[in-house]
Amino acid sequence: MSGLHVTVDDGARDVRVDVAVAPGRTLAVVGPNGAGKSTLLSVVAGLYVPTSGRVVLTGARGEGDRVLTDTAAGTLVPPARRGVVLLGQRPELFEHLTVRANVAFGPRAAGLRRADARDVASRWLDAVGAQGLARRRAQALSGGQAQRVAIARAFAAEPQVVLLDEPLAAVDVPSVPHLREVLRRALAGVTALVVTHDVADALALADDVVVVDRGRVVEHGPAAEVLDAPRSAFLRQLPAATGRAGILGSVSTPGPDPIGHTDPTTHTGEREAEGAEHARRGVEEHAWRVAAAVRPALATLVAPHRATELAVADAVVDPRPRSLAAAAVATVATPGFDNAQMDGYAVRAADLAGASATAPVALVVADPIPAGRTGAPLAAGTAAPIMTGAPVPDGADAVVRIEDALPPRFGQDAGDRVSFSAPVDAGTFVRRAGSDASAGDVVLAAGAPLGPAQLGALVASGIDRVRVADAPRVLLVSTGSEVRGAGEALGPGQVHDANGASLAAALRVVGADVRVRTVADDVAAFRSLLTTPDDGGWTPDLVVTTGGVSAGAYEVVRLALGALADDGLADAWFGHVAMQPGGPQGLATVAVGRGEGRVPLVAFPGNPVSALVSFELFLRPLLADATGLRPARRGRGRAPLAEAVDSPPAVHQVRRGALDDSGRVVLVGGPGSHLLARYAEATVLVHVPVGVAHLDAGDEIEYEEIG
Ligand SMILES: Nc1nc2c(c(=O)[nH]1)N[C@H]1C(S)=C(S)[C@@H](COP(=O)(O)OP(=O)(O)OC[C@H]3O[C@@H](n4cnc5c(N)ncnc54)[C@H](O)[C@@H]3O)O[C@H]1N2
Ligand code: MOO
Repeated sequence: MSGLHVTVDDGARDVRVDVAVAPGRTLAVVGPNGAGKSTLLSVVAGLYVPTSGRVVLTGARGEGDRVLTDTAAGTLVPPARRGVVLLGQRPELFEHLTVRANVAFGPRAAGLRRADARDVASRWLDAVGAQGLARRRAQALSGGQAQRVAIARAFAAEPQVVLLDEPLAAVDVPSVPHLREVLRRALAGVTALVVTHDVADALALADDVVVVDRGRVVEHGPAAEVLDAPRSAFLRQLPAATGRAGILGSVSTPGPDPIGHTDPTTHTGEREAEGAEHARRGVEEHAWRVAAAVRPALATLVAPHRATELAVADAVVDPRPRSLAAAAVATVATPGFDNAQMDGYAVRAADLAGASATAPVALVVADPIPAGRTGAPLAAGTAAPIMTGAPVPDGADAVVRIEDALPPRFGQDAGDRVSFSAPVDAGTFVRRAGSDASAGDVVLAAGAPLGPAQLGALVASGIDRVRVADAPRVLLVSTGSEVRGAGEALGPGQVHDANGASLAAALRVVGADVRVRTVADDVAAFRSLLTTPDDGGWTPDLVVTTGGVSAGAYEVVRLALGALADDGLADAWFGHVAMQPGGPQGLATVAVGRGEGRVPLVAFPGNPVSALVSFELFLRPLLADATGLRPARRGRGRAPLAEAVDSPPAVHQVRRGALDDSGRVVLVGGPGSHLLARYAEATVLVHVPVGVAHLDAGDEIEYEEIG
């Protein structure tokens, strides 16, 4: 993997930029039209030679630099040999080839054998959700399908650098969120330059951002920082300039900190009535802000004072999601000795060198070797019956399967004869000592999840204790004076604490250490819950609340965080996210108990479906990454709808559904955010993106598995 360094000084187009991308990072180049972004890409791709400039692939780990363009030295490597692929707005596939052949083209050109190239193509088609299209001709694809295939083709070629030129600009609106996610995953660890006018793409895809305006770099830095505290005129006027506001809901002006508490809707709620509609935050933006607030807290779980030692045997008895805080090193080799891969005869290959069907070689049967025993050294001219897993005796160097011996069954006595009608290569059906891992090998790297295969590998390698990341401590607070504990008798207007149950369970499934509290609509009580040290020094890494965030008169979470913010003990944002259910949301960092520093607080709405859907969208992926839950992401797919669906186009609607016998998506229950019993029957969440008002039966829709 190379990095990239580009310098361009071009009089004709008045572009003067110097841009570097570190190996494995993605740099977004944003700026107004005509700013010089496309010139930059054309220069890197080798399609435009500037008056003066250099393009260098900077070597990683000891490889040298590779100069692609150097106007002073007269160097210009042709586009096809630069190790750079360009993914533009339009897919530009080979129309007459099948989808698979299109994607396999790059790997074939790089010298892979046909079968291997097909494997690579299949993997990438899977990754972009286009496996079903493999046999179609490219000319038969819709625009969105073709762009998906073009993404697979670009990455399958394993280029040194990927260039993306407005990769989502020409895609039909409903496909954008899915394709953006596909791109985001594909870009992990890849050196890439993304040119976009869309801040949502930059936020989702890039590690770093440069802003180019009138041919000059006017701003440069990590994406989160630049987009959060923009200095350039271009970024500051972004809400107006965001071409795709409809996808995310309007992207609010990035505030000066990750939680965005200077958004138009603040904890005071003052501007909400007048500005609620256009102040809606996009789902992706909120997800990103929650991640920015929560990830640093979760990162401490592997710190020396938090990581703990765990007996592997205990993890086997209680296999909850966990990840390693330190690498695990094998104390014994696996296998520990050369052993038979098949039931058969241990032989000396040299004894069978002359064997053939017409002239079989007969050997004397030696004593049998069952698994768990070491046989005597094998004498020349003899064959020892051996069972799968038994140590291959000294002197023997191959195993012949019992099916290939004459007679083809066990039961011969020692001293009888057994014949072989073919020679055998030394090493055949012998599993070599250490072929899985040698003593001293790292069996599992730091960060590895501790799932079934990993626990088995640890035991096999003689490792009985490991260092694991601590479980994230989550304080879950159900708010509402009407909320009663599970099983309690209900008075008029009261409800049972469904959120305390569903969210506590959801948090524990992902491996969190959860404490659940309920608190009435009482600001002082809520404050004291956060600020009074209790629970024997147990300080949460994360606080999750439900209820008390919308526009009512007793919004305890919003009011308490507002008061804490006024006292300098919190930063808080409350407002609307362009989703349904789960519109009203809050995000804060707050001083908790005796803990040093601030703890992230994620406030979900009280309606039970809203709270659980919000958890699925905003917290589950973050916690899964931290705890080692596998799979870390729910399975996603696209399938035709069994029925028509209507959705408010201004919001991303999340419906509950199930797949019917013919693989179509059936909706379960209506859109109402109190329909938890119906949610309980669902097996998928169904995503109706922003901008979609109606879909017909048969139209494709994205779903996400939940059960
Ligand atoms: N005038 C407006 N009213 C509402 C708006 C709005 O924008 N303007 N948004 C609506 C939406 S959408 C939602 S969602 C809710 C969110 O309200 P809160 O988060 O403040 O939640 P509460 O009012 O406390 O409760 C809502 C609902 O959920 C029930 N609930 C609360 N906690 C639990 C629990 N632990 N277990 C089970 N059920 C719970 C509660 O009894 C209410 O029925 O606001 C809308 N209103
Ligand atoms: O957005 Mo609320 O969560 O529908 O009921």
